Amino acid sequence: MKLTGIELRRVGMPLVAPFRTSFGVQHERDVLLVRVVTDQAEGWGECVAMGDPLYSPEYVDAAADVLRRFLIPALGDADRLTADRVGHVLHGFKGHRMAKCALEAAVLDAELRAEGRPLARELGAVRDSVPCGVSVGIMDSVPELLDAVSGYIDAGYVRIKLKIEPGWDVEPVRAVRERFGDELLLQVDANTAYTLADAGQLARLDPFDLLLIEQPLDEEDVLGHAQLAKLVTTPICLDESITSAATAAAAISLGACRIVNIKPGRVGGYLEARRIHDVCMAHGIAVWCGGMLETGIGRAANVALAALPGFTLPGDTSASDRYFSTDITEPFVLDAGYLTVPTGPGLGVAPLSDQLDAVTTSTEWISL
Ligand SMILES: CC(=O)N[C@@H](Cc1ccc2ccccc2c1)C(=O)O
Ligand SMILES: [Mg+2]
Repeated sequence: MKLTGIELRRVGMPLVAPFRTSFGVQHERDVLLVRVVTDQAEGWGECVAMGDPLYSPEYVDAAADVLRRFLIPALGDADRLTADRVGHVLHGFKGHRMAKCALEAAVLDAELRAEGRPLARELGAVRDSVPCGVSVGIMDSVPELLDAVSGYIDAGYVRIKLKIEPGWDVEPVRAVRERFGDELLLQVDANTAYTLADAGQLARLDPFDLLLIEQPLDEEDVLGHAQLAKLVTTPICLDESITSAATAAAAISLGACRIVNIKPGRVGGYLEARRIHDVCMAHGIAVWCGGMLETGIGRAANVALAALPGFTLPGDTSASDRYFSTDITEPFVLDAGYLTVPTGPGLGVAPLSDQLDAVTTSTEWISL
């Protein structure tokens, strides 16, 4: 397969409602899409970096820059390029995993479309549909939170995740547990908002039978999570801390987590995401697929990944309308709490040109 050129396309998509986390409030997504054109097919990848470096060090303008100046030229210089070589070709460039993921995913999509093979089968999917959870932001009041949670339960979501931060943790969790009962699958995500000194406060969540506490401490404080794990009974799940199969193995060996949230963008691609899945399964660590408010392009790939055998907990692979009134692909619609894994070649979905053009803010063609 010969690469002939790559398009960097920026789209701006308003969120259906503001999404508040411990690191700020998001009102829209400024998304970078990568389209790889080859002599046999074209492929799409989505860069999940935010507009600002608040979730991780990456941000979308930096991703576009590193792709334009370093990553794409490196691919252009490679001969006999295949998707499983992209990570090796780009390895010399440090970090920028979300940018690398988007590029590798687009090459993989093109390769699989050319060969007529679905991404799900390539990754090792064992299910035709996946159960979906939903991430619920920090709200202005408990009544507002209960209304939002009620709406998501009515929509069919099988698991509720509440964003928490100091001052918004025990009270909202207690209110949701009391209103919706003990059967509701419930977990929390702190996005690094606490320190080890908050262990006592986090231990106050233990009576509520949560599935997990996601990333309570700083992403670089793996040892702190191991110490925290001895002070709370609720399982610790890591998100921001897990950037590769190696860091997953280290975190598991240190007892820093019992569960891992896998996000292909955070770890550099879907092939590394599968390697993390394999490492975790070998250690008996449950994994689930995290979300970065993707368009249908990233959502299609995440649903394929979430169908692998070790993904035993519902992910944040929510329906398109959790975030967008109109998606740039055919929308992903919840069916009794499940999303169907695409079966077409590659991603199995492609942008709808009218929708894509309506939200495009810039496009740039790079010849190879
Ligand atoms: C679904 C979910 O909670 N995702 C992230 C946090 C997050 C929140 C808001 C975002 C806005 C733009 C881009 C990425 C974002 C990621 C998480 O699990 O930690
Ligand atoms: Mg998280």
